Amino acid sequence: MPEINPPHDCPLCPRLAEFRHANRALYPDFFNAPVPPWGDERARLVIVGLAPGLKGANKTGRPFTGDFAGDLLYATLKKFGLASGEFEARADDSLQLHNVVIVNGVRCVPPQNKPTGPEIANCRRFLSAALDHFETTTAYVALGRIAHDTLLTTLHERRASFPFGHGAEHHLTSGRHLFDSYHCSRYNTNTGVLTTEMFEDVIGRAAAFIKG
Ligand SMILES: O=c1cc[nH]c(=O)[nH]1
Repeated sequence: MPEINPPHDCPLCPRLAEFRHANRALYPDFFNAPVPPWGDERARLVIVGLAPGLKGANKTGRPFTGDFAGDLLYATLKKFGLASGEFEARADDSLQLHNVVIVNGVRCVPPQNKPTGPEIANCRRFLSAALDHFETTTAYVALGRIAHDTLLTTLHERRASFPFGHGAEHHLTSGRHLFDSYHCSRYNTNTGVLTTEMFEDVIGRAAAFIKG
């Protein structure tokens, strides 16, 4: 059975391993390891992110936790009943996800938040194992084009058949549904590429789909 999580010292991506070692020296209190998926084991919705932020998920060990992007993501999940409790930007807060699991396409923090193509490809074995593990999935939300592309490749779906677009919905050959959103990064929200309303529209539709 393929492993869902890379080993603590995963050597597959030399650049990311080097960055991890440097960060362990610079920030010894940080998590500084591949960040595992987090959420509800019986999730119907799988949200696919990009990669941990240096001082966010890489610090706390939980996807989107401590990242600016997590503020919008978790507030929106709460709004649609997909999360409850208090989000405190630390892995031991009281936040819980309901029917949702979050997994990053790349598990290790990349320099400048930009994983390379080979790094995305290397990490796909873990995304694939995680997607297989969450058998109750009926829908995905891809946060950004990179997440969309690696998700489709991992699922052996033809990328040309399902072009990325914010708000787009795709009925995959597996029968599962894919919802696309621009990534909820600080950059996208600060520049107005993604507004709260735009994000709520996508998550709201995904929530209605998995409940329906
Ligand atoms: O894609 C992202 C962005 C921030 N934090 C994550 O865990 N993933």
